[in-house]
Amino acid sequence: MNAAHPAIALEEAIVAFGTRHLSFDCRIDAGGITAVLGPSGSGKSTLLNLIAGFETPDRGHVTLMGQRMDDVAPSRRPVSVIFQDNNLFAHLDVTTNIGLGIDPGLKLSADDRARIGQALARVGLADYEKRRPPSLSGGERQRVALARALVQTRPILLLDEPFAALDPALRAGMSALIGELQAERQMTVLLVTHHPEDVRRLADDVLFLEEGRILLHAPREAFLQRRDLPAVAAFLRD
Ligand SMILES: Nc1ncnc2c1ncn2[C@@H]1O[C@H](COP(=O)(O)OP(=O)(O)OP(=O)(O)O)[C@@H](O)[C@H]1O
Repeated sequence: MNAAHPAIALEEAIVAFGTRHLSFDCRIDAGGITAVLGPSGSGKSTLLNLIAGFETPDRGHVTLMGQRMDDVAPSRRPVSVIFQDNNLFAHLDVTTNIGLGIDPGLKLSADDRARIGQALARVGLADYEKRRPPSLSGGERQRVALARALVQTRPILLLDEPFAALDPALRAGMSALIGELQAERQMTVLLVTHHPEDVRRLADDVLFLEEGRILLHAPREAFLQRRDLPAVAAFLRD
C-alpha cells in the first residue's frame, strides 16, 4: 500500500434518490476508527453503501486504498461489512457462514478451517463451529459476523450499527472487542452509531452527517468540543 493514499476517499460522490441529493466529499486515513454519526435519515448507511459498492454514485468517485472503485463489484472491494443484524445465513452452521467469507464456493482447505477456528477463538466462540445462527444470542451472532470479517483480511471494515440490537453490557463487550481487533490488525474502521459512549471509548475521528452531507469531520476531542453546533450538542445530550 502506498502510505500517501488515504484508505478511503470520496470525491464529490453524489447519490440522487428522486429529488433528494446526498453528497459526500472526504478522505479517511488508514488505520483508525471513524465514528459515523448523524440524525436518522442524514445519510450514514448511504455513505457506507457507497464505500461497500451496494450503491453507485451518480456523480463523483470512490477511491479505496488508492484504487478507483468505479466498476468494482462489492465482493472485489477491500471491504468487509457488518450490519445491525441478518449478517448470517440461518440454515448454515457457523463454520460455513464464516467459510463463505473465504470462498463463496466453499472449497475450504484444512488451512482455511484452521483459520476459521482461530477467528472463532479470537471472538470468544471456540467450539461454536456446528451451531446454527438461530441457536445463538444476538451478541454471539455479531461475533460470528466479526469472525467472518477477520478471515476475509480486508483492510477496511464497515460497521453499520453493529451493536444496536444488543443490550448495554453486550454492547460494551462487542465494542471493546472491535477496539482490540482494530489495534491488532490496523484495519480502517467506519462505525455507524447513535451512542455518544461509542465515540468516547472507540473513535479516533468523527464524521458527522446532516441532511445528506458531511457537517463535520474532526478528531474525537475536537468533535466533543463542538457543542456550538446544535446537531452535535443534541447528539452528545442523548
Ligand atoms: N434506496 C433508496 N431509495 C430512496 N431513498 C433512499 C434509499 N436509500 C436511502 N434513501 C433516503 O436517503 C436518505 C438517507 O438514508 P440513510 O439510510 O442513508 O440514512 P441514515 O442516516 O443511515 O438513517 P438511519 O439512522 O435512520 O438508519 C433518507 O432520506 C432515505 O429515505
